[in-house]
Amino acid sequence: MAVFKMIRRDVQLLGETYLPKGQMLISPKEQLMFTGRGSVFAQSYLEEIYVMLLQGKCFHKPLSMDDMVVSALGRVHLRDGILMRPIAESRRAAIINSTWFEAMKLLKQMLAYANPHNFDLPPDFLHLCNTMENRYEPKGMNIPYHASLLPLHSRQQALLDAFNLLTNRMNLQYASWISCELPHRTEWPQVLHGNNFLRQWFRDKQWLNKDGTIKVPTGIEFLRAHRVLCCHSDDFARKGVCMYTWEQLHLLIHACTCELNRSHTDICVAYMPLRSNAKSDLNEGSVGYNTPCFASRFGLTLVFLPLGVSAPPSPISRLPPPPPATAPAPAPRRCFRSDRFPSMAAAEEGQWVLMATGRSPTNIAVIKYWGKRDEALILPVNDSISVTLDPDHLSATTTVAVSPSFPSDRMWLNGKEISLSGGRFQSCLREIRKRAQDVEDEKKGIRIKKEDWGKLHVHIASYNNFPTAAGLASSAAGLVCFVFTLGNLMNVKEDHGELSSIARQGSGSACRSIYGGFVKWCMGKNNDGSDSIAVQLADEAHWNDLVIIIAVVSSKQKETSSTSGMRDSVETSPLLQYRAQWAAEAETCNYPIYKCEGVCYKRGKCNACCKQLGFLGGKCNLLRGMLCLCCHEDDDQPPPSSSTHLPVAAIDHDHAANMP
Ligand SMILES: Nc1ncnc2c1ncn2[C@@H]1O[C@H](COP(=O)(O)OP(=O)(O)OP(=O)(O)O)[C@@H](O)[C@H]1O
Ligand SMILES: C[C@@](O)(CCOP(=O)(O)OP(=O)(O)O)CC(=O)O
Repeated sequence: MAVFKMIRRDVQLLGETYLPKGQMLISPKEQLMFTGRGSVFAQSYLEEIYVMLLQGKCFHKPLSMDDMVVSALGRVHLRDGILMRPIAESRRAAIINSTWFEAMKLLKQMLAYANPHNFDLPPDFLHLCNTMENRYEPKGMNIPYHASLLPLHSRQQALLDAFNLLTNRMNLQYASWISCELPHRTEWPQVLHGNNFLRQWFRDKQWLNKDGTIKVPTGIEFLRAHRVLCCHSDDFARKGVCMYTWEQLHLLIHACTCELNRSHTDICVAYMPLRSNAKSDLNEGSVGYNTPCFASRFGLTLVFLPLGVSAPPSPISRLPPPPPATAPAPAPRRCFRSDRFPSMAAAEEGQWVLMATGRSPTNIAVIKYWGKRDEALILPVNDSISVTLDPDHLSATTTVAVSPSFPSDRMWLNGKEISLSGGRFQSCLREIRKRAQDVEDEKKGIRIKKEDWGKLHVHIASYNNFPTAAGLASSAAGLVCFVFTLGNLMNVKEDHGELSSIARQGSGSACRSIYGGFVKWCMGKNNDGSDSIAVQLADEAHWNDLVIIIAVVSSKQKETSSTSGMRDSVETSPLLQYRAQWAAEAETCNYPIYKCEGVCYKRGKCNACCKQLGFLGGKCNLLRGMLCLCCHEDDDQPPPSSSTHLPVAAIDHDHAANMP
């Protein structure tokens, strides 16, 4: 059982994470395997890991691709025995390939190793292999990208099939596939940005030069001291410094924020050996195909690109404006953080991508919303009140990207593509698009007229840092983040009330996550739902010593979703109307969270807990066979529930998880 201790807090900027003293950089059970072009730097990357792992003892043997393949298969021990053992024992492998060409070669080799006598490759994969067998990757050309021997999805599928075959044969339990096919076009944005954070980080380290270039010192001692994991860089090796323009760093930033919480190191510096004039590499994301892997292992991944391969070095005038000397105080009552910046390729006609990233916490209701009077608009049968949780612990982080090159709207949730065709997502998209405004950035060459938004498509990637669909209100965090971030990208000017009513159409409880602190969702009376919005009752500072503990007893997807559970209740429960009525009565006390006069069953008998939160939970729990426990503590009659006196949020969660 994992227990998250949470303090309730409004959204903050994503900050640095720290490696607790003595903590290992990477668990020996989580080795990565690198191949192909990536192996150039993967070698030094692995070396660095081992340097760290072995506490200073260098790993001398250079690893060839074959070494790594073999060791992943667990057949051959490396002389040093370092690499192979953990991989074989843990039966983990991650294939991170740099090109289709390399991916195919690698998979073929691995399959041959795995089962030399029964080399039954999936037909599409075989076709791919045969066609490309005698080709090599000419220098300076994007052959793998243009070698459309099979349509994109078939190539992807072919490799995936081969990979699945391999992992089945090897009985790999935690194999992961990280696709290499221009993920930047098809899977953008899988990694997130946080340029302000990053710039501040460089500034703090005094690595940001006045002219916008970055100067990073090197040396293993230095790297250790700063918990920087340096993969490889010719410049690092030769000159001891890296000089890069700020604009180039924008590319690096894509990788940086979403996994900060899982981070074991401050920063991972990878060097991408770009081919000269491989312009599309840069624009389309050479960064992309390796950074997600790094990002998933390390909180912050920087990929340093050689100067001059991309757009010309930035003149000062094109640098982003310097951040204010002191970070601005977070706007009160908001639950989001968001950045917006155009892609590096923006200047090129039709090649731009504009992105926005937001983060939003979830909320736990103390008076729950249960039952709808309108299923399509998501209008509830009762008011509800919730506490917004700390986004560091339970939140969704969502990046929305728009580009003329996107042929359709697409979305990825926790790395897997999900359909956007559902009515709820469509309602949110429609409502936000309707309110979209002009977006213009002359410097970057992006001009979007509000009427154009209807023709542009978006790619959305979202990650939850807690179990999804497991009763912890992922839909609340996810949908409000979706709406907010999309609104930010499309320059929607609506206030939080209006945004909450759009988020409500994605998932009811989502509307409350737009504010921090204690939030009420007013059920409203209007048929069009215009008055069914969230309002903040008290901000996060209101009750400083409140700590909410959520015990995650299961992170499995619930069998009955809240949506269908409450639908069943509406259709079958004769008690639901009474519950709604009680909730309405409770409202008459105007919900001072710290008072319960007027609605408590045993007025005057309440203890502190009851006075503050217990009553709300008690009231709410009534229909679940539980009375306000505080009120009944001294009563002659025991409460009609055998529940233990758990913190209310825990009771609620428990209930939410077991909701009929
Ligand atoms: N980050 C996200 N971005 C967009 N949609 C999300 C996100 N996270 C979850 N969702 C949507 O919400 C659904 C899960 O909602 P569901 O109501 O079943 O569970 P929950 O919200 O985690 O639990 P509960 O409502 O009981 O507290 C997912 O299937 C997905 O459609
Ligand atoms: C028990 C709850 O958490 C139910 C939340 O249900 P959802 O908001 O997920 O349901 P839909 O509106 O159908 O998406 C109570 C609450 O948060 O108020």
